[in-house]
Amino acid sequence: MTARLPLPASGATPVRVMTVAGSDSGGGAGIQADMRTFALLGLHACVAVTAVTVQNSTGVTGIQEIEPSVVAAQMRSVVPDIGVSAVKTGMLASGPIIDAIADAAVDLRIGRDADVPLVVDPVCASMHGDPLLAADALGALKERLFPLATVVTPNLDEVRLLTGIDVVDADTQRAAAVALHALGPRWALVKGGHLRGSDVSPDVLYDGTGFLEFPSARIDTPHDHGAGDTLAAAITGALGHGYAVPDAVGFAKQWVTRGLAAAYPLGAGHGPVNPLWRLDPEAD
Ligand SMILES: Nc1ncnc2c1ncn2[C@@H]1O[C@H](COP(=O)(O)OP(=O)(O)O)[C@@H](O)[C@H]1O
Ligand SMILES: Cc1ncc(COP(=O)(O)OP(=O)(O)O)c(N)n1
Repeated sequence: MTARLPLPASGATPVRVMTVAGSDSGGGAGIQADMRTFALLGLHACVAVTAVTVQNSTGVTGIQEIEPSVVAAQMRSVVPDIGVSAVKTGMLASGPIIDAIADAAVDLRIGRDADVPLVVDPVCASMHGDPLLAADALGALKERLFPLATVVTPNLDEVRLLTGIDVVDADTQRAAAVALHALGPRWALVKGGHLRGSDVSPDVLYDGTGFLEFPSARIDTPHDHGAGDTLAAAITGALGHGYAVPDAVGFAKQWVTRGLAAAYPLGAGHGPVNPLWRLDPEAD
């Protein structure tokens, strides 16, 4: 499978998708990571901002949440007008914001049993451990958003918070996928990026019947900021093009692996995954 999606003809309206997420002032994660991936895949991306973070390559030092009604209003403005064929959520900051997004998603027919697939990346903290979701919002995430999700994409820290399972190997990764699936999403993807002792980075996808494994060689880089966002955005883009979930995950896995191989240093901390590799005329 190639790491490309079909491009629109010049002047033709591209496939449209939407990200509901926080802004990363450093440009490596959040909305900025989503927009980079969406643009380089040839998609038109709409945005509902949930929070503005004060963030650089060393961590997050401030968060300004957006009023929940304004988050939902961005969705309610864009979807009926522009039309989107897939939606992704990232940093959601608080329970009231999650409630507003879930209400809007139901009204706008976004979700696993509706018209528009929904990718829920349950962002809880930055890679430096700075909280990006209020501790009392986990319940809303599980009870309001997970049952609407086409696919959820937690990392292993998020898996621990959501299920209590400490993933250390293939068996516990599968057990976590089962526990996550029981929370209501159509598919659960347990990402293995944090299994740092392994020479592969295995992701496991589960739909209640069988497991699909997405291994990839582990890239030796400290510059992995925004990897989760980039993966989830690429899944969303592929779903927007009508891919089935397993094919969308396979596509996105290739996309993020190429981005990790091309990652660059930035600032004093961790640099970002780099979707700009797609601009290399030599790239296949
Ligand atoms: N060093 C790495 N080499 C190859 N793939 C990686 C590496 N780190 C993360 N990934 C992949 O990037 C994606 C994001 O993973 P992860 O780091 O677990 O999420 P997050 O960025 O949300 O913490 C997953 O597909 C994971 O397997
Ligand atoms: C605004 C914002 N959203 C999400 C994240 C976390 O992004 P993620 O892709 O999970 O990457 P890392 O934090 O693991 O690099 C963020 N930091 N900021």
